[in-house]
Amino acid sequence: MNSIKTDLLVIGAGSGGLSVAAGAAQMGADVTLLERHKMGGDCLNYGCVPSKAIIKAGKIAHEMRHAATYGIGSAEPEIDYAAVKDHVHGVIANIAPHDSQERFEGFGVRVIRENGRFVSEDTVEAGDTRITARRIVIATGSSPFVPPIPGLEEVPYLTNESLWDLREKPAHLIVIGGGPIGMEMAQAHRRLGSEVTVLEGEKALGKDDSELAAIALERLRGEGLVIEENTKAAKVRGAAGAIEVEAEDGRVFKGSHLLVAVGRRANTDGLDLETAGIKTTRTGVKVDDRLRTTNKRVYAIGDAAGGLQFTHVAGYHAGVVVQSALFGLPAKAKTAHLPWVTYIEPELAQVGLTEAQARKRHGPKLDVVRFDYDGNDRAQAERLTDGFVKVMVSGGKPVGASIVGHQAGEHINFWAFAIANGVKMKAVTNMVSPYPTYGELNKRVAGAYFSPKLFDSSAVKRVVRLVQRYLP
Ligand SMILES: Cc1cc2nc3c(=O)[nH]c(=O)nc-3n(C[C@H](O)[C@H](O)[C@H](O)COP(=O)(O)OP(=O)(O)OC[C@H]3O[C@@H](n4cnc5c(N)ncnc54)[C@H](O)[C@@H]3O)c2cc1C
Ligand SMILES: NC(=O)c1ccc[n+]([C@@H]2O[C@H](COP(=O)([O-])OP(=O)(O)OC[C@H]3O[C@@H](n4cnc5c(N)ncnc54)[C@H](O)[C@@H]3O)[C@@H](O)[C@H]2O)c1
Repeated sequence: MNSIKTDLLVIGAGSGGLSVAAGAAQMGADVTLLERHKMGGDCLNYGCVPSKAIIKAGKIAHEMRHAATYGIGSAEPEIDYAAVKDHVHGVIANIAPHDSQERFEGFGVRVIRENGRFVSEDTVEAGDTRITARRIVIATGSSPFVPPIPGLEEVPYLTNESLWDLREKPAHLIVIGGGPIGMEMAQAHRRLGSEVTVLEGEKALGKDDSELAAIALERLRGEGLVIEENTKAAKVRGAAGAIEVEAEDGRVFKGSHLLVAVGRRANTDGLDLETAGIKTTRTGVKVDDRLRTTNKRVYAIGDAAGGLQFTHVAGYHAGVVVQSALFGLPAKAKTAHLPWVTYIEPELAQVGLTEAQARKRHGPKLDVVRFDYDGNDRAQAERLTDGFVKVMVSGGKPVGASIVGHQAGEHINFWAFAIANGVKMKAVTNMVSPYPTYGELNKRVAGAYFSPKLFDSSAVKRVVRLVQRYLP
């Protein structure tokens, strides 16, 4: 067994672990990185990247079907599902060098392609190497949660890991779970020509503002998706090509393929965390607001920490941990400025508080201002007028923003910046937006905040009348 000593040991080379390793090594620390499977983790290989690539293919098919809206002959697209998957794997291959072992070794990181497990409070074993580290970061991510539904293990089912290897187009895809994974994959497959039935135990898109979710669900149903809410999958039976899912209420749904998308399980099994005095919770490794575990030498970040499970959150956590582990700064991980986007069409985007959360937190001090896409000339020109921007304002500052509509995910960046920096609504009105852009929506919503104060104020009217009387 080899023994090495290192300043920082990172377990897991996904979005979080790679960011820690790159940052720390480039700032002069001796860094060791363990990865037991693929460099790049879930996001690159099984998550964000392949899902956004297949969504794009579905979007092209959808646009072909609806081109007549713009005076161009619509056409039923000929869909080669296997070729779509080639496109998906091509995109992964294009991004892979960015996360590769070679690139990280170029930064000076020692990369070991082995599973890591704790053997003491400061030592981890990986293959035939024992690594003792001043600080350790658990960045082991998460895996699809497979619920104990009777019969599920006896039928072939897909998860976000196996879906990308499927080469034949599902004739009828049943999706269990109406969260972001389920809904993104459901719409993409519907647009690629599959029948799709989503079975959701509670509310589909339930983590999003319900007003936004309602608009999106109406659009999805309009595209022919069957979305059954309050429908908990209770039994599964059948065989390849003929799967049946029985709901708790006894209804039976039939399809050719089954995708299970009911949430994630943090990858903590096999790490021997108890050996190192590290406790877990129901959702992941237990951390404090500095992302320290119950062993103060060890941090946990990203999906493994069991909070918001997004690539940009893992990246943000990485920055917090680098400040703490390298410079000893008491950096804290905050959540109020973290955005998320669900990439269905129309997109749903959120940063900060939802309207319901803001009403609870800020009470009568809260103003909710909104502006609809159909008041935006660019949206009119492109006939993409479904949706709205809604901003929750307290004390003159945005405390939350919710957007549903075309490229909502792009537009939420603006509010993510504003909230992260405590920017006032007044500052938003100072901005001049180029015409005609969707970005004007953000300026107009700030205008909607000030308009009543300006146009419905008798004091303003009195001042204007007075000035007009004496103005030469
Ligand atoms: C279908 C899907 C779509 C998604 N889309 C988006 C999106 O559009 N935007 C977004 O922000 N997020 C998205 N996510 C979430 C995003 O993928 C995760 O939040 C992100 O990958 C978490 O990064 P991480 O570094 O915590 O973990 P991961 O990326 O999962 O990396 C963890 C790594 O650790 C390795 N590992 C685990 N245990 C060990 C061990 N003991 N020893 C060595 N190595 C180990 C794993 O092999 C893995 O490579 C999506 C997820 C899914 C499933
Ligand atoms: N666009 C993005 O950023 C993006 C996309 C995909 C995934 N993700 C990340 O991955 C995480 C996991 O996504 P997810 O969609 O798997 O999980 P989720 O927890 O968000 O949604 C799972 C859904 O499954 C339902 N469910 C659970 N058991 C069920 C049953 N037996 N029958 C029917 N419905 C059942 C739940 O009520 C829930 O609505 C997300 O929370 C997010 O953090 C992000």
